[in-house]
Amino acid sequence: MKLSIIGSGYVGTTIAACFAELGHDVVNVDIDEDIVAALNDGRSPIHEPGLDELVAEHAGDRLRATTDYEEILDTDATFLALPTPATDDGSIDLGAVKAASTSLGETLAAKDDYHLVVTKSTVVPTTTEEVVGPRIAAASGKTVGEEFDIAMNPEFQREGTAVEDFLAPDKIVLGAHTDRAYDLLDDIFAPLVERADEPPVVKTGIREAEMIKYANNAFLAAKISLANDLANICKEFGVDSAEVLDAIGLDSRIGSAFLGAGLGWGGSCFPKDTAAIIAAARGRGYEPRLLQAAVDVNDGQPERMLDLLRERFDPEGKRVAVLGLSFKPGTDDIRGSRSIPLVEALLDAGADVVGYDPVATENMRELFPDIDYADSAAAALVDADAALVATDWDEFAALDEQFDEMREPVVIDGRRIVTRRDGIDYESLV
Ligand SMILES: NC(=O)C1=CN([C@@H]2O[C@H](COP(=O)(O)OP(=O)(O)OC[C@H]3O[C@@H](n4cnc5c(N)ncnc54)[C@H](O)[C@@H]3O)[C@@H](O)[C@H]2O)C=CC1
Ligand SMILES: O=C(O)[C@H]1O[C@H](OP(=O)(O)OP(=O)(O)OC[C@H]2O[C@@H](n3ccc(=O)[nH]c3=O)[C@H](O)[C@@H]2O)[C@H](O)[C@@H](O)[C@@H]1O
Repeated sequence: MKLSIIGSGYVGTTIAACFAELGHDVVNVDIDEDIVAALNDGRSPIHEPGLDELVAEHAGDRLRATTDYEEILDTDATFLALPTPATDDGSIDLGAVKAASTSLGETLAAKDDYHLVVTKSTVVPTTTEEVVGPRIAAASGKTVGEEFDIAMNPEFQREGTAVEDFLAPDKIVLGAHTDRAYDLLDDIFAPLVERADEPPVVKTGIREAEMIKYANNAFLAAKISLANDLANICKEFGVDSAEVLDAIGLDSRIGSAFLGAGLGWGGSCFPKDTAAIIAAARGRGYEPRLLQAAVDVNDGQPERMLDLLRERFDPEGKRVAVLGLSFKPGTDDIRGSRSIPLVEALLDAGADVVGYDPVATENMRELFPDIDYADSAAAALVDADAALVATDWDEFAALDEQFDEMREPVVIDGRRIVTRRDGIDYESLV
């Protein structure tokens, strides 16, 4: 089939390359010329394991990119993979979705036959029906459900395993209103369903599909926050939280995934998606207390870590190493990273901060240009008065004699990754 994808960031590039791998003919439309040039050169504009190989293999053949919306006319369906960031009050910013929907509508005005528009972006319930559809209709002069259909297909890929997650999904969710839209979606996803060994395909309404995405992320974020709440209680009683969480994870009704307690969740999606669905619920007059509590617990973890440091000394004038700057291991992405509130609070307290991350240093430097950055964890530890471990990079588990180079061997571990031993003043956050 011929597919167009508007937006070629983390999601748009991954799904474009994967759809090409599945045999579809794909064109990516993006307003960023560098991204378009990279894709047409056979290079992935983002770093994801396995993506460079797929882009290199299919670019110039079943995969191409353009800044020209006109190329959509030659395709059967368009996926919208546009950013949906949070505004200052946490609610969803639909600026890019609105602009692209209007551009798509203006383009589709010239199309003679049927077209399917699929929202891939994470959007609050009713957005596809009340924002995307009407904008395309107004700009194209066409009618939803007649000359074109709208649909919603949420994406569950994680950064760092995006290709693998897309090609071997736990489920595929297809939200639509018409048989024609479901039939086309079936054709698009048939090669994936076959390759992935028949994962469940959930056929549902459009706003249900939109909500499934938020419910999925909210549940995972809340699960981590509940693990953190329980782990904080464990700490008060001198109970080993890892043993408790490992044991409850053996209950098949609970499951062991996403019970990793520590400094909490960050990233480009859990923080913005929990904020967006909370704001949307409030907008309808419902107060989502449990979700708000999940956010509050998450916001409290960095402060608890700093308390453990303050119990030892006032950070003013002390050199503090922050080990791990990315929001999780395996990525250079620092969006929503839990290391950010740590660095901010340390700077506020007058500490001399040195950061280290295997890959995220340059991104962090843009946010905090004035702190020191070390080339290795070992270098960050030299003459430090304390080390705060913020990300669970494997290499931190191997640190040992490097701690002997610290002025004061105070190690506060936000991810339970460092091996405790005599000679280190070690304390785990949970
Ligand atoms: N990053 C992730 O791992 C996941 C993201 N999502 C959701 O997918 C959506 C997209 O997220 P990302 O790919 O991370 O965003 P991104 O910011 O990496 O990429 C968005 C792309 O859209 C382009 N763009 C913006 N306005 C445009 C317009 N008018 N016309 C054409 N292109 C335009 C930008 O240049 C950029 O390349 C969001 O709603 C996000 O919540 C869902 C699951 C996973
Ligand atoms: O909507 C999205 O963008 C994506 O958000 C998350 O994916 P991602 O943000 O890439 O990363 P995760 O692996 O889920 O980790 C998120 C955060 O939770 C933290 N985490 C994760 C697991 C855990 O047990 N404990 C924990 O603190 C990680 O350190 C990280 O800061 C979801 O897992 C994806 O399914 C979803 O598609």
